[in-house]
Amino acid sequence: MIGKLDGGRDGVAPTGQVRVLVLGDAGVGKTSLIHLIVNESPITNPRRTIGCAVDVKHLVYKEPITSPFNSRQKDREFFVELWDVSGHEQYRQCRSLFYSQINGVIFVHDLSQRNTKASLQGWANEVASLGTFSAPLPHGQSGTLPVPSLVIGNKSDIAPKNGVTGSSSNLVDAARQWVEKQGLLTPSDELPTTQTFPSGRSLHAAAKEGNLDMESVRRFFLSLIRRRYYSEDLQASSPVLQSWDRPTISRSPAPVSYHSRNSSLGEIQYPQPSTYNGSPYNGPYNGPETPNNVPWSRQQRLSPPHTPSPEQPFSQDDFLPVRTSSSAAAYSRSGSSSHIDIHL
Ligand SMILES: Nc1nc2c(ncn2[C@@H]2O[C@H](COP(=O)(O)OP(=O)(O)OP(=O)(O)O)[C@@H](O)[C@H]2O)c(=O)[nH]1
Repeated sequence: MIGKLDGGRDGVAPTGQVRVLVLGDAGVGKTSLIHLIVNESPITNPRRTIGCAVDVKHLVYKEPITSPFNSRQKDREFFVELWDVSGHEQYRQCRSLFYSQINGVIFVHDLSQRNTKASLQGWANEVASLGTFSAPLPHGQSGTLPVPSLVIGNKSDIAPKNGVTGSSSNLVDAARQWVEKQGLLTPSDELPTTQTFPSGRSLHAAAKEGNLDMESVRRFFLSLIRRRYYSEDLQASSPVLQSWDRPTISRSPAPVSYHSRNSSLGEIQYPQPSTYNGSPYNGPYNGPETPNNVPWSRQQRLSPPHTPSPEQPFSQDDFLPVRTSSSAAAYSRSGSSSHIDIHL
């Protein structure tokens, strides 16, 4: 596992990384889900998350063929960071510390407790208001989250058996339909439409048996990688974008307004659109990069080259106390004062 996460295949370091927040009320099963995604095995006794924990999933992306001179599809290695933000009230005031440079969000709710679904609007509101985003959707800056999201309903094994929560056969589909109806997603999102969970099984059951079908989640991650590193649309939509630069939605000072847990997502009043900060990235040079490490579509624009990891320099404020989990793998971000160590 260490070699797999740390160095990629054949000792080649992964090309880049995308960051995914995993959000939802306390106890809905975020840690269990992340463990399943990363380790592909169930966690027996998840501990309550303190502040935030980060796990890393290693993924291979098949780079699209963009040159007539190069007909071979190339595999690229990427990290998917999964930020497990505690849902406990005691962290409400400070959890926005973890909302930085977000590429995507997984919302998790507990099908046996309806209020956990209703409160997802508060989570969406909060992250839209206080987060900074990497590769935001060009048309998603008003009234919706500017990055793709996925909603997962959990604990169907103990949910009431009437209505959509009665079956766990297609939870991702059901959640997607619901979130689309509420206007959380923009039409261009390429989100999973196939079922994630084996028919008739909950996440918990799937976790116990270690047989969760990961395809939908994997496709979600791949769509985030594609958006961050291969999307020409994003670049075309912003005239100031150059080489690795990406627009960033800066943190809005506007206070977050929380809604009643009983209200539906249709009542969401999103904060005013966040400020668009499209200034080119002039951050520190982060070390050598060979052209082979750069997605082809962007190789021609590199000036000067730097690593494809975060587009924006990390400030001291962006650092978090990372809870280390029991399994071990180290992941570090380069940069003199910018450093995250994750021990998986
Ligand atoms: N019945 C059932 N229990 C589950 C399922 N998934 C997780 N749990 C249990 O729910 C409890 C909370 O799970 P966690 O994964 O720690 O939840 P969390 O959202 O990370 O909670 P916080 O860290 O407190 O925010 C644990 O006891 C899990 O075993 C499921 O699908 N069904």
